Amino acid sequence: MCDKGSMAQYTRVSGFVGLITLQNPPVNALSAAVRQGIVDMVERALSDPIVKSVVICGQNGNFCGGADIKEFGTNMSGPPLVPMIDAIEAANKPVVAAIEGSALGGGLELALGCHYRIAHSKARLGLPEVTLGLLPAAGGTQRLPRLVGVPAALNLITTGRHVTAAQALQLGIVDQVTDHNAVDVAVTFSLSVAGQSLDARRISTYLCPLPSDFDALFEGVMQKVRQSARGAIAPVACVQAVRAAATLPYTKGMEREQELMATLFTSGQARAQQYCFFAQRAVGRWRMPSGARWETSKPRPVHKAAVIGLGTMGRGITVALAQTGLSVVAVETQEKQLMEAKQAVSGMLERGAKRHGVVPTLDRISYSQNIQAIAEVDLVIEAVFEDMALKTEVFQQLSAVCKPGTLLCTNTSALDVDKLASETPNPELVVGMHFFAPAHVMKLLEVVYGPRSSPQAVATAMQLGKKMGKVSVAVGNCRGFVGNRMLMPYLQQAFFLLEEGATPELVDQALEEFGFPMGVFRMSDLSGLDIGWRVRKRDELVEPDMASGKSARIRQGSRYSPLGDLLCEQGRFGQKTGRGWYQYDKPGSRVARSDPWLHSFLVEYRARHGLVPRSIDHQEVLERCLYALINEGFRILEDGIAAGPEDIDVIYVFGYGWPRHRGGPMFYAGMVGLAKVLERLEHYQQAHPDVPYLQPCSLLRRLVAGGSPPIHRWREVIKKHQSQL
Ligand SMILES: CCCCCCCCCCCCC[C@H](O)CC(=O)SCCNC(=O)CCNC(=O)[C@H](O)C(C)(C)COP(=O)(O)OP(=O)(O)OC[C@H]1O[C@@H](n2cnc3c(N)ncnc32)[C@H](O)[C@@H]1OP(=O)(O)O
Repeated sequence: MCDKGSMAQYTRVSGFVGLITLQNPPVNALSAAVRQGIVDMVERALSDPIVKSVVICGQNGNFCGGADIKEFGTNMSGPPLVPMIDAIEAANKPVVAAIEGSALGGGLELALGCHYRIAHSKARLGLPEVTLGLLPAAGGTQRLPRLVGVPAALNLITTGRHVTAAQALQLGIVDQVTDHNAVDVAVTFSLSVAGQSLDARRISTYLCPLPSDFDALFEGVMQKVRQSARGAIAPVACVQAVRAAATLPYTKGMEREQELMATLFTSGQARAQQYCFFAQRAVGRWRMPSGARWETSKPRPVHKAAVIGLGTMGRGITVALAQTGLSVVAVETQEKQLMEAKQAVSGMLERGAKRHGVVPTLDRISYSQNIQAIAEVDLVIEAVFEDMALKTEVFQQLSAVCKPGTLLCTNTSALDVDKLASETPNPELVVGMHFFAPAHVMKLLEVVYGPRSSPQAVATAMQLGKKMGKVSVAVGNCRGFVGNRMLMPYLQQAFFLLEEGATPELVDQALEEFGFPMGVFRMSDLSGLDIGWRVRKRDELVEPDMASGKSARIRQGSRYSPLGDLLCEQGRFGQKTGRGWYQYDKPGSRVARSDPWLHSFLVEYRARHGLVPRSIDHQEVLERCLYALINEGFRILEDGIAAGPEDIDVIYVFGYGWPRHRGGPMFYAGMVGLAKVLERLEHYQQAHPDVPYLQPCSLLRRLVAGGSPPIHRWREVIKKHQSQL
C-alpha cells in the first residue's frame, strides 16, 4: 500500500508499519510541501487501526538537511515545524527515525521529536543553525539539553559541528547504530516496541539534568562564545536558549527559543550568513569569460601529484594532497631542506591523524632531490621561491620531464600566470593554484586561469581543490588575483591613517570590533613585513634615501607611504624579529604589545614630513580601509577577473578573515547601501585626490544609477556594463 503524490511518501511495510519517506532531493529539506506531507502522512498512519508503529526516513539514503533555507526571507507558508514535531512526539504509536546520510538542523529536531532514533554508521548529525545566523528553533535548544545534558548540548549548538553516528550514540542522541539498511532495522525495531508505553520516550517531558557548576558553566561558555563570535549574535542567542532549557519548564523554554529566533531570523547577520551558505556552493558553478563552464568541462583524473619546492607552502600542500589520498612526489633540490621538510611533513601528518583518530598517511609520499622523479605524475604544483626567473626555469624543466598532458600548476600568490604559461610549450596545461598559509589548514584556494588555460585544466584544479576539502574559486589572472589585489588599497589606507594621526592600535581595534580576527597591523606582524617590502622593492617603490616633505611620499604620480619600508630598514619584520608595528617578548612570540618606540617614530615621521596629526575615529578607519577594498572589488568585477560578487565574498570570508556574519565585502556594500559607499568614496577622494584607489569605480556608479539592485542581480548589470566598456 503506497501513496506517492506528496513530498512525503507513505507506504505500509511489514504489514503493520507506516513508513513515511521524505522526498525532496537533494537533501530532503523541510519545505512547506514536505511539512504538509509529513503532517498528512503522520495523521494517516496514526488513524489507521492496522498500523502499529511508524518509521520516518529520507529518500536516497539521506534523512533530512533541515529547514528549507531557500524559504527563509520569503513569505513562509505551510504547517510550522514546532507543532508538527510536537504532534509526532505526542503520538500514541511509536515513531522511529531511520537516519541515513545527514540529520541536520530541523532534520535532527524532527528526529528528536520521534520516540526512537536508529542511525546508519555513516550518518552525520548536528544542529548547524548557528552557522546560518540562527538557532535550532524547532525545539532543538530545548530537547537536546534534556537528552544529552547541558555541556554537550551547548557545545553542539554553539559550534554547529556535525557528529558521527558513533559519537551520537556515545552522547545518547541515537539509540542504536547499524551497518545494515537503517530503514529495515528501524522497521523491525518499531514492531518490537509497538504497544509499549511511550511515556519515557518523550524528550520534552524530561527534566534537564543540571550541572553542579551551573552558573560558572554558563558564564564560561558565554565568555568564550562572545570572544570567538566577534560580534556575531547567533552564538550568544544559542547560549541564552539552552540556559532557558535548563531553568524553565519546556513550554516556557520553547517560548524563549521562539522569541530569540524571531530576533535572529530578521537580523542582517542571518541574511549575511545564509548568503554565504549559497555563495559557497555557487562558486563551484564556475565559468570563464570564454564561455567555458563547470557543466561542460570534464576534469582529468588525478592519482599521482608532485610538489616542487618544500618551503612552508610546499610542505602544507604536500600534507593536504597526502591527506586527500593521493600519491605525492615531493621534490626539493637542497638535501638539508629536503630532510627538514620530510620531518616537518611527517610531523604534520602524524598530528593530523592523531586528532582524527586515524593512521597517518606517511607512505603516500616519496621524497626526491631529482626532478626526474615526477615523470609519471598527473599534476604538479610548483611552490618554489616567489621569483619569476626561477619559476620560469622550473616550468621549462617540468615541461621537459613530465609525461604529455600533465597539468602544471603554480602556487604563486602574485606573479603573472600567463607569462609563466607562455614560457612552456603547452600553455593550455598551466593554471595557478593559489593556496593560503598554512595550506593544509586554510580552506581557500584561488584557481587562476589565463586566456590560454584549457577548461579541462581549470576543471581539474577545481575538482582537486574540492577533494582536498578546499573552497575553490576560479579567478582570472591579474596582479594579486582577487584576494591580494583587494588587499592593496586596504593596506595603503591603513598606512595613510597612521600618517594622518592614527596608531596601529586604533586601526586594529576598529577592524577587530568590526569582526576581523586580527587588525591589519597585527596581521602584518604575523605574516612578516618583509614580504611586502620585497614586492615593493621589485616594483621600484622603495627609495633608499628618505627625503622629507610631500615629494618623499609620492611614487609614480600617486601618494605613497614609506612607513612599512622604514620599519623594515630597522629590521622590524614583525613577530619573527620580535618587533614590527608592535613589540613582542621575544622573536616568534605571538602576544602583541604597544611599542612606545613606534609611537615616537610616528610623531617624528609626521613632524619631518610636515603632517599635522588629527583625531581619527573608528568610523573613518572602517570607511577608508573597507570602502577602498570594496571599490577594488567592483573593479575586479568590471574587469571580469571574478565572475560575480559571490566569488569575491567567498574569497574574503574563507581566506582573509572577513566576518561571516557580515557576508563578505560585496554583500556588506549592499547592506550598507551602494549609494552610501559611493558617497563616502567621493568624499574621501576629494580629500585625497592623489590616491587613485579612492576614485569610485564606474561599475559602482552604474549600479547606484540603476537604483542599487540587490546583489543577486548584479551579474546582469556587470554583463551589460562590460559589453559597453
Ligand atoms: C517576525 C519573524 C518571526 C520569525 C520566526 C521564524 C520562524 C521560522 C521557523 C523556522 C524553524 C526552523 C528551525 C530549524 O532549526 C532551522 C534549520 O533547520 S536551518 C537549516 C539547517 N541545516 C543546515 O544548515 C544544513 C545545510 N546543508 C548542508 O550542510 C549540506 O548541504 C549537506 C546537507 C551536509 C549536504 O552536503 P553536500 O552533499 O555537499 O551538498 P550541498 O551542500 O552541495 O547541497 C546540495 C544542494 O542542496 C542545497 N541545500 C542543502 N541544504 C539545504 C537546506 N537546508 N535548504 C535548502 N537547500 C539546501 C544546497 O544549496 C545545494 O544546492 P545548490 O545551492 O547547489 O543549488
